[in-house]
Amino acid sequence: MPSLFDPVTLGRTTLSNRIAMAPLTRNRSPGAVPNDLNVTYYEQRASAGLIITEGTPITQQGQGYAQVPGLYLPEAVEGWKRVTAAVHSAGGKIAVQLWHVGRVSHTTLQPGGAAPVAPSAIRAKSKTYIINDDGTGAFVDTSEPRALELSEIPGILEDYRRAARAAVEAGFDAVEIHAANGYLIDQFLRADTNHRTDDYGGSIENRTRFALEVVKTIVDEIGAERTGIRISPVTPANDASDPDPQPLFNHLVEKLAAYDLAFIHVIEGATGGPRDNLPFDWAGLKAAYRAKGGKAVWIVNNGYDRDMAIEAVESGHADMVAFGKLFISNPDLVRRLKENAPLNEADRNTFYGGGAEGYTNYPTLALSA
Ligand SMILES: C=C(C(=O)O)c1ccccc1
Repeated sequence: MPSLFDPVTLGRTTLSNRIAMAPLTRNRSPGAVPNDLNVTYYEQRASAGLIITEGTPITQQGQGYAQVPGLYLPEAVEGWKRVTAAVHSAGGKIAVQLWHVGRVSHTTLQPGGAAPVAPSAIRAKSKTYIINDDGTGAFVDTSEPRALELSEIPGILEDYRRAARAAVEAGFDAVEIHAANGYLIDQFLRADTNHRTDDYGGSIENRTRFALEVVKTIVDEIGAERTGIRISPVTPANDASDPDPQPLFNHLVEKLAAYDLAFIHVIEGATGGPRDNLPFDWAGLKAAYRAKGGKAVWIVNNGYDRDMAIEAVESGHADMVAFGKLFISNPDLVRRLKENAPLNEADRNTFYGGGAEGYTNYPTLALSA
């Protein structure tokens, strides 16, 4: 069986190891445009087998947090070109996470101060990050959303298509469709957030329709070999919940098997929290996908340490393991895991917003070590 430190083929790309950098929102791109500090941050972490960028809104409507980089402005595409060029020059591979937050937003972030959109007009018991007039950042309650009209869905699919095309133009090796953590696609998937009575609501078939239409739109535009998806079957993040997630997500991955995707990225348990918050058959989910012919690289995430990650790959539970917080404080995480070297602790006070402090100033191991 392969080791965590072996190469792996993802789509048409060969990754140097099976360690992924998980998407991490850092709120350090004012105006939604990637900047020099972002270039340095990602370049420092290029030894990851695959970097998956922070959530990157496909439109302003899809933005739910202040100062996150988007893929909907020409200057943002130019900024991302500098990021991908730096990561590639350092020998890395990088995918961008295409994100629409749906109801997890605030009117001050929405075009024209409008209400955020969602499958149904059900407010998330959650918070989002805005910048006050005095420049200070603050987590505030999300705004009341409005339900999307059926006629608006083709337009959002077009937004995903355009963003995927822009990602290829910006030099990304792949895109990750953000279908996790209670954001728009996840809101459609779950019965507790999707009360629609049209073809996008009710049955599991209908509630997975939007996710599969996003996948098909992006695969048709840039190819399955450059397309992945992230799901989080039992997370409570952003007030996500469903009475029976196992059949819902087994059905979703069985349908995904037809698309020959590059990767499927699974958050096991509560995002950033307990891995056993709800009962779920993770091996059963992967088996359901493989049984339908699905060949995508299977990436697992959430609370993995070095021993767990080594075991997950060697046992065949996963093909890759994604690390989030550990990549914040250890730009050279791959080397540290390979050498079983000490790990820097992350400073939670600098996770969101700010500048170089807690972003690009974490130390790497001395070369001679
Ligand atoms: C994109 C995020 C996610 O997937 O949960 C996110 C957003 C804000 C803070 C932390 C994480």
